[in-house]
Amino acid sequence: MSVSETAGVATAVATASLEARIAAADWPQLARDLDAQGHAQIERLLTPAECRALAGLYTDDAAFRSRVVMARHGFGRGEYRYFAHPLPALVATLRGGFYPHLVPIANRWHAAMGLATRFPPRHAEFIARCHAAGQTRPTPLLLQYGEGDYNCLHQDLYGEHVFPLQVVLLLSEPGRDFEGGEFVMTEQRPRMQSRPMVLPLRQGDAAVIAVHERPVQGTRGSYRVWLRHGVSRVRAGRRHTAGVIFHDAA
Ligand SMILES: O=C(O)CCC(=O)C(=O)O
Ligand SMILES: [Fe+2]
Repeated sequence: MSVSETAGVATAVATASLEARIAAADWPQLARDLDAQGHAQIERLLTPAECRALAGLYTDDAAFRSRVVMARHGFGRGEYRYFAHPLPALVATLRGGFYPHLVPIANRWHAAMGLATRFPPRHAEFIARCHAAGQTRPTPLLLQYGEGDYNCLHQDLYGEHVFPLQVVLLLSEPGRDFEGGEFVMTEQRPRMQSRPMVLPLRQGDAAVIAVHERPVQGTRGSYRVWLRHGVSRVRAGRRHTAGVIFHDAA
């Protein structure tokens, strides 16, 4: 085999392995956690080598379509870059691999919230829907924080088409690579005070979170809550994350 053929086989093996790890997660439990809390966690989904490889892409200009300096927009402090097409194999595998497991949850949430939209079983079909509506720019991103950086509470909405779940992967190790920089969420309930949540992520962990709203089962039927996520101030070191959002951007 040529060098590029060998590299191609290595990529295919790595891709199949990550897809199998995603499939092997305890999806019934993840669905219960998502229903109860609006977030769920898969510990150590990515290997340290995959985390390093992904974080290392940050300086590879050709991999990205744009760069956002958060302070310029009032989004916080730090920066992120949106991947360009074609997505790196690892990112494409995460997006295509997670999606089918999230569809039943997304469809159930939509039914409970009285929303008409249902999501097709494969990501390519959902992306075709986004593209037909003018949402053609890829949204997976890589974020980089240094000392003093933080990410204000936000929702990743990029147009009319919204897939209601997203995945965040922590690529750095807390305590070793950085201090502070906790992943936080808030849940705003109707006519009540907001509920704060801190997700205790470690390197390689995947957090599956609600993008903006989810149903909560109350005593008299279900009601809708409004979620946001962000990152507390990084006190020292450097923190990288990868974000996988399933809808594309207008
Ligand atoms: O850096 C983080 O943990 C936040 C990432 C984020 O906001 C996202 O992936 O949408
Ligand atoms: Fe986000």
